[in-house]
Amino acid sequence: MAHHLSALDALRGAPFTKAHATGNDFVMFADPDGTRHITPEVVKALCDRHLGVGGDGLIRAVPVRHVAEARDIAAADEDLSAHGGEDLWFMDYWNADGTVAEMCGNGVRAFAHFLVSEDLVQLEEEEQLPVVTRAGARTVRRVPEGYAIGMGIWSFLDPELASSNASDSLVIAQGLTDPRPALSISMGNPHTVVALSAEQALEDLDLNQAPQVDPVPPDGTNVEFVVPADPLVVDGEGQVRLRVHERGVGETLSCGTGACAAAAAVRVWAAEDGVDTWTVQVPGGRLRVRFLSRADGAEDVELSGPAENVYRGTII
Ligand SMILES: N[C@@H](CCC[C@H](N)C(=O)O)C(=O)O
Repeated sequence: MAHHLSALDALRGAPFTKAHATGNDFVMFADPDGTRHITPEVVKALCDRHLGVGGDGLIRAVPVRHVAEARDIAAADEDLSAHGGEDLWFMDYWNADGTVAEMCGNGVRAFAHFLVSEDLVQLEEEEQLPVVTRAGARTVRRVPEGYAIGMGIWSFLDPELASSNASDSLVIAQGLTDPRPALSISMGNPHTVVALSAEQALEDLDLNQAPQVDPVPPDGTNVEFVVPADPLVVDGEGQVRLRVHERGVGETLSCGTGACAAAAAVRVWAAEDGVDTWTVQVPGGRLRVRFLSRADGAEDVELSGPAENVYRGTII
């Protein structure tokens, strides 16, 4: 691919893969020796849909031992040390605007699929593969629809809300007539979830402009607009539809951490904490979210869905 941006000089000759997970698309690099120099300029150039490869983000797969922040994350987690430590793979995830994010749920599925298809890991049925992200350890296993990711626990972004559970902010977006109450949830990265009462309201949103959140969480936020199905629970499973405006990207066809946050928020609002399995319909497909109780009272979240490689190329 010809490119006029000198930002890409450092990656000349580097092979890449274009991948997506429910339409959330990524430029993927394998960096087994830790020699690929990724900068915000490189990310912006490659993710540009006109002048670059195009993508919502860039993911570099690099062994933990080559990245100081990944070594610190792995060293702080006894379980990780016991399961490969510095030999594990680190998902170096970047948003299209050149910022890094703590976590990307669709990204972990695309990352796992990339590692498997590049023969960088073996992942047998029933096996659990630990990987390292900026938000800490995550696990991957194969399932019939693709990959299931152990996403860690969900929490309220504002811990004061643990008892009131209603809303912590107001959101205004193009296409909404009034500011709407919203609830902010952490999935390792920040999310602000807004409920809409009708599918038409979801379709009427114009997410070309970033929604305004008041107050804005300290590190910014991804904003999910969600319509709970009516009835909400069918055969024991909750159902919601979702559109998302991602921090550092804009509207995307899917957000894995956003799907988990949206299911968590709707489950709280509807007082349906007995409903553990949720289907989240996003513009790019369907995701499955499961909540699993832990002994300490927190809940782990599992996200499953597909991931595909689309093409391979070389930076020239
Ligand atoms: N699309 C991702 C989330 C990517 C990071 C996000 N834009 C942020 O800045 O937090 C997902 O699938 O979770």
